[in-house]
Amino acid sequence: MENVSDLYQHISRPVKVLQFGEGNFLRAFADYAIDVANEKNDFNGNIAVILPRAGRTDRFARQNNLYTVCLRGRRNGSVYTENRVITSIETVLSAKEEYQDFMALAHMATLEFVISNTTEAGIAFDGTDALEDCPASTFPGKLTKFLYERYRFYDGAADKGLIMLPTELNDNNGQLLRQCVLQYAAAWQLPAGFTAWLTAACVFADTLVDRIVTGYPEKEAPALFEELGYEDRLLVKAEPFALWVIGEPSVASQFPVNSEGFPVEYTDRLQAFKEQKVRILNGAHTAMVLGAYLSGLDYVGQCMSDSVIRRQLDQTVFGEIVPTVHLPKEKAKAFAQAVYERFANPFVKHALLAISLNSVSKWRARILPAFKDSLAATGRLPKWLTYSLAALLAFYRTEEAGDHCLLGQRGSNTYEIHDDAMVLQVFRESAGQVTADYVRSLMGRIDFWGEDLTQIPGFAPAVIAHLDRMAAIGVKAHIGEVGRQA
Ligand SMILES: NC(=O)c1ccc[n+]([C@@H]2O[C@H](COP(=O)([O-])OP(=O)(O)OC[C@H]3O[C@@H](n4cnc5c(N)ncnc54)[C@H](O)[C@@H]3O)[C@@H](O)[C@H]2O)c1
Ligand SMILES: O=P(O)(O)OC[C@@H](O)[C@@H](O)[C@H](O)[C@H](O)CO
Repeated sequence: MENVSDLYQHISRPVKVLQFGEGNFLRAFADYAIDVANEKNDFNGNIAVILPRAGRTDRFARQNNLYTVCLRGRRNGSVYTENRVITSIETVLSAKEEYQDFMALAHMATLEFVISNTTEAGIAFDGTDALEDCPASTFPGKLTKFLYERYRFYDGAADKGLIMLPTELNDNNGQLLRQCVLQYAAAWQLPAGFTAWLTAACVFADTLVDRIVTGYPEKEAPALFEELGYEDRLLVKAEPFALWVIGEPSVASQFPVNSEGFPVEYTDRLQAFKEQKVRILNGAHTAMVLGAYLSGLDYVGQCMSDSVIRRQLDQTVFGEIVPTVHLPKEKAKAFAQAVYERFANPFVKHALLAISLNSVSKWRARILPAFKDSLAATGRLPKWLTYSLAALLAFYRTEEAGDHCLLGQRGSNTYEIHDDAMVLQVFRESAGQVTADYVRSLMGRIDFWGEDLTQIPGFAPAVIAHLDRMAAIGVKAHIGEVGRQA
């Protein structure tokens, strides 16, 4: 069978976007939006993709940087199908293996934007990074050196600043990225003129993204290749729904990627959108998937039709999360109902294990704020958000290590646990403790949660009780039991 690059042509355009991350999400979301804007909005800009971590670029080269986004689901009440071949990726470089080529992009006059998705763990400062490192270990470290190179090359020209549009789901992602860059500039004693240029000539916009992207559909691929008439190992599957909220209204005219079916909101009210989306959609995922996986389920769609897990989800979302959202309750409920329809989309299979990636930082970002607001408002520990931490501790509890992961056991199946290397190491070293010590030592990790969770009255004993009960009667039976409690 022919390959996508035998049938489609890459289209040359000026490189306007530097993109940190080559993952499924960016390819089906930002790159899709830019590709549509190239076709419909005369954006006229291509993307230079940087692999922020070790990884292979040859899978892109093999296809001449072309790939297909397959959208499947419902739009405006009808079944919607779209296959779009993305022609807007100009080059894909490894920050480590092709460092000089990567830095040379800083000299491109056409460059205007930096887009990133390095997961919530990616926007971080590492004090052990040195200015001489080629590259620095973190994404913000690499970006600082890149921006410094551009600043020097153009002698601090005000019109050569860049607009940063991070899409990681951290709160205030743009400001967080800016802080990390400024921290590197200070640690590396870069000139004050550079810091001034960062402030005056560059923009760090907070953004919020929303689209469920399920990635490469391993099992369905042969049938899809038949339907498309070509092979594509970079094909990515996603739902039709999309929303990009950019918290910097001034960017609207500079970054016109708004199109029919791909709304982009340029607003100064980003926080309200973000809180609603992260707490309800991502919070529901993180609260549900680890226990549901241990209960024997594999996909979000299965959870929606499983009465026990569905009751858990209903009580979590409508009973505990929606009341904490700072928007009119009817709006938050309507958003939650729409999320339910998206979770139940029969055309995309969203694997629970895919959502489990980096669950520690996700629990902190997606659940802890709602947990605390709920506790403050009711004076009681929210039962499902409390349970969700126990489910995480159960899912991560293993001494078995694999290749860059831990290996958990579900019945006779081994599953992979992926998170930050240090997080995995701590879990591995803690797994053999008796349950109460395991729970208390992990809940006390301020570096994991931003605070010592054992200081919240009753929280650690409740989590220990959940773990004991899961061990006694099984995870699924325990979820059923909790669901019947008032
Ligand atoms: N898949 C979705 O439905 C979806 C939707 C909205 C938002 N997101 C966001 O996208 C992120 C990535 O999802 P994906 O589906 O593209 O995953 P993916 O595994 O396909 O890609 C992950 C990307 O992040 C990079 N990365 C991971 N950890 C990093 C670190 N510590 N430092 C630097 N780079 C790092 C990887 O190199 C890769 O480029 C999620 O964490 C989420 O925040 C995903
Ligand atoms: O992509 P992750 O791994 O950060 O999180 C898993 C899901 O919660 C997430 O991908 C949602 O589907 C997405 O945020 C919807 O916009």
